[in-house]
Amino acid sequence: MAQEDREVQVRALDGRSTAVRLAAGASVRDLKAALRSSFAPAQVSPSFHLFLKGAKLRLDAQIGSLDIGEGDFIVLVPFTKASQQCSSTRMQSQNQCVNTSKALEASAAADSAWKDIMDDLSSIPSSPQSDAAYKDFSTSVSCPDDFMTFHGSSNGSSRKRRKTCKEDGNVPPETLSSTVNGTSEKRNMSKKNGVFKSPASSCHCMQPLEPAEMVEHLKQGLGKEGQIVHVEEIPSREASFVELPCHLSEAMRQALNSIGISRLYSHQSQAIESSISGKHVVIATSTSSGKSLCYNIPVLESLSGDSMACALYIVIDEAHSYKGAFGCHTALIIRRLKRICSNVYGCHPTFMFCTATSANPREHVMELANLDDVELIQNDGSPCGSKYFLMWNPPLHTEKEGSSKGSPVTRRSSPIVEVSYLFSEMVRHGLRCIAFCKTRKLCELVLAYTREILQETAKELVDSISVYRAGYIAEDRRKIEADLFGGKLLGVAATNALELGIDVGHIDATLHLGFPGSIASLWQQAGRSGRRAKQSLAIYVAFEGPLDQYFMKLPHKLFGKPIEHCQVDSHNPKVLEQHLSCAAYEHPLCLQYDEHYFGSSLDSVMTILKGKGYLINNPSEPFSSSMWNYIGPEKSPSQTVSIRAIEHDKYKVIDRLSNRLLEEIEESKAFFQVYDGAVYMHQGANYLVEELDLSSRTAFCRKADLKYYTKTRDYTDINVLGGEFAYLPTSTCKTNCVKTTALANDCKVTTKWFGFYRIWKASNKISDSIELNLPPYSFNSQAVWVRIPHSVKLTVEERKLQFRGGSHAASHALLNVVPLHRMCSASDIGTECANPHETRGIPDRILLYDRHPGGIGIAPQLHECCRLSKLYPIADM
Ligand SMILES: Nc1ncnc2c1ncn2[C@@H]1O[C@H](COP(=O)(O)OP(=O)(O)OP(=O)(O)O)[C@@H](O)[C@H]1O
Repeated sequence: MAQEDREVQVRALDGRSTAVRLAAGASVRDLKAALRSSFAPAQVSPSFHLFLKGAKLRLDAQIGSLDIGEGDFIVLVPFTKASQQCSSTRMQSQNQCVNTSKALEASAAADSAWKDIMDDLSSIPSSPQSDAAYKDFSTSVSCPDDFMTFHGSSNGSSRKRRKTCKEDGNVPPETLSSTVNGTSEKRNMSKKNGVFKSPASSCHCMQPLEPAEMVEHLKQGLGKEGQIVHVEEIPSREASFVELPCHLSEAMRQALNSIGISRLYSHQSQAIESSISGKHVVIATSTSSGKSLCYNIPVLESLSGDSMACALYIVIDEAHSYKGAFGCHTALIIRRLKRICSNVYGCHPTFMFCTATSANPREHVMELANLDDVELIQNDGSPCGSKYFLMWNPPLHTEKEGSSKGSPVTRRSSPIVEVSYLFSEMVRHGLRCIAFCKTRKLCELVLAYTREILQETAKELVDSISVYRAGYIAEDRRKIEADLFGGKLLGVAATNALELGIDVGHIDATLHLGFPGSIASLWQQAGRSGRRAKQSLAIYVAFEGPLDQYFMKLPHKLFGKPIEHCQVDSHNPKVLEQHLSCAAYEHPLCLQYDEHYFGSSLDSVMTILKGKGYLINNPSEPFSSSMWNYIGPEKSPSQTVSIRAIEHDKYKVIDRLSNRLLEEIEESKAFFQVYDGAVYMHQGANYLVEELDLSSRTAFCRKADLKYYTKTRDYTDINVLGGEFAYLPTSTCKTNCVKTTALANDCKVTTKWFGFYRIWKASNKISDSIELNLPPYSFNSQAVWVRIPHSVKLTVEERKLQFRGGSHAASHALLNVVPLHRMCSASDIGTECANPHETRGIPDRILLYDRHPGGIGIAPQLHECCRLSKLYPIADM
């Protein structure tokens, strides 16, 4: 090469790369021209930016002046249109930021939010294979073929696999072989980052074990680093039987006998007797305790005794799931039903509810169905096998290179890896298992890692596990359910999509990756194992976050009496408005008769609806006895009420090679998962998103072995609606609000994506940062917040501490404790991560909002929580 020439490596997002040789004095503009004439990705997309180590290259920069080290490469990122939005990079480079110090401060908050994410993600290790292949970043990037391998791509090269263990299934002690740049390397897994298990601690035998044997096995093997911080042995329970009640018809007795039921569990008998006598009942007993018979027998008995009888099933199963906005809608639908039954048909239905345990099952269902009294049945008479409930805290490790200053840092091993090892143990030892994960992505990661582990230890079981989660098309889900039920699958990594209802046959063990959001939900999930009186096992694996660590320190908080309240608000005026239109359509409204169903605000809401042209009455009649008829524009007003706040707009994910639909992602979540260049996971496999077509809402992707994952960079602004009220100074609020400084109101949530990081799996280090041009996404929701007194801000600033970063951290702390008080998952709520470049002022506040479009009522519940807790309550919860 001539001395003044320089060769640069350029890589496209799809992994193709090229080397371009230019004079050192040539500019980036010249490089772009050269690429357009010779490099296929640049020819296909002639509009592109070039990035080096995350920074966009200026067109007039000289090639010779670029800081390109050994193994560094330039990344080519196509763009399709000029964006109105500025990326943060562009904004900074063009000095558009009005207030630099403010921006820096807020950037620090964003950075701290990013650190939170990284802390979560830092527990995500490379797979053993990729870690080996990427022991050294600079080595790895110099090997383009190792960056990724496309499945089915024209070069057809296959994935590089490290040599697997010996045929007898035993891994040679201490070492595993791996292939780096074509050379074989030996490494000691136990020394790597502290996240991998030593081969010695992960067993390789496949002897079937009972749950109790598995506990001992774990204590001596996988869990011998002190992970098992608590074992709760929940004793078996003998069945409490009663004879079939003599008042049951002969036909019913014979029918029961024919399905092998000669006696009833005590709670069944009590529920049936109360229901037949006309009492409303709520049955709060364990999973698989025979609740179906409690409601089927009274209905069938009535039908068999009277040939003219007619039964309407509205039996309310899983009653604890009727909460938030969904609960509010359901409460009003039940009121509409009761009103029609009474006012039109002259009948009064008897209600039966089945529910998971909560602190207030009786009060909850009374509010849900507007009942004055309900009998609570909670003495469980069904038999139950013993259950071992293990609390598993990943071990602490010291990392030498952990902090920026080079001093060692101590952190826990990855809970995702711990769960993956546990999952493989269960499957290998014949325990059918569900590994519950909080998010779809976690499911995919757990599946990928568990398959890697099984690949080493029991290759024949690699395909015996799968993922089950929302987003998959119905056909795929039915197949997984059938395969699990039929025994073809031994385990699934699942979201709470598998928590309720679906019968997947006998399960021996459940794993719980992090607290699922409520104790009721944890027990519901754990109840999926050990049905039919068999012994079972549940293992709760903790993340490093405060809530999980709280339970690891105080396990008795999980095993004591339920602490969570299930709440439903049947008085929300906006929801009432929608349902009063429906009620008037079903049968004219009358204040005199209907206030009992719809509450004291009935008259005012009817008047509002009249003003909007939905209702009409005769003004000359007395208000209380006047009949109000529906005259609104909709043919059937109930069709316009969305009771589940379910999103209908979805993005399709298509595998380009097979043209198969992989998933449909709700619009609000889509841009976190699919965008040009994103790494998307499906059934444990990586796909590269090659194109996101916004007009058809379709992401086209291609399977590839990737050594990195991607993470969006985004801001979420919360604009509280309600004008002046929303921004009242704290002093004014004190006079207006009862016993609390907290406020709650509707809000508009806007997320802007301005880029994404590519992060090496092996090291969790950022490879590069790439701009994104995606439209912002907005939805209306509900928020609750407390203003931070100015005096607090002054004090923080006087002490030269970061105010924005601190308030953001406080919001995250609050986010973590909310699920302890109200039944929701931490992922149901979010906190603002304000855009420092936003032109409107950002109020000093700690704010939480409902992350589901439309809101599911959590924010108003938290506001209520604050009222109960008096002053500054939300921070004290
Ligand atoms: N009295 C009884 N004697 C023997 N077996 C019974 C009795 N009652 C119910 N069973 C059996 O117990 C099993 C569980 O019953 P069922 O599915 O009704 O429970 P469940 O409480 O509704 O479950 P889930 O919590 O999943 O909703 C069934 O196989 C049923 O046949």
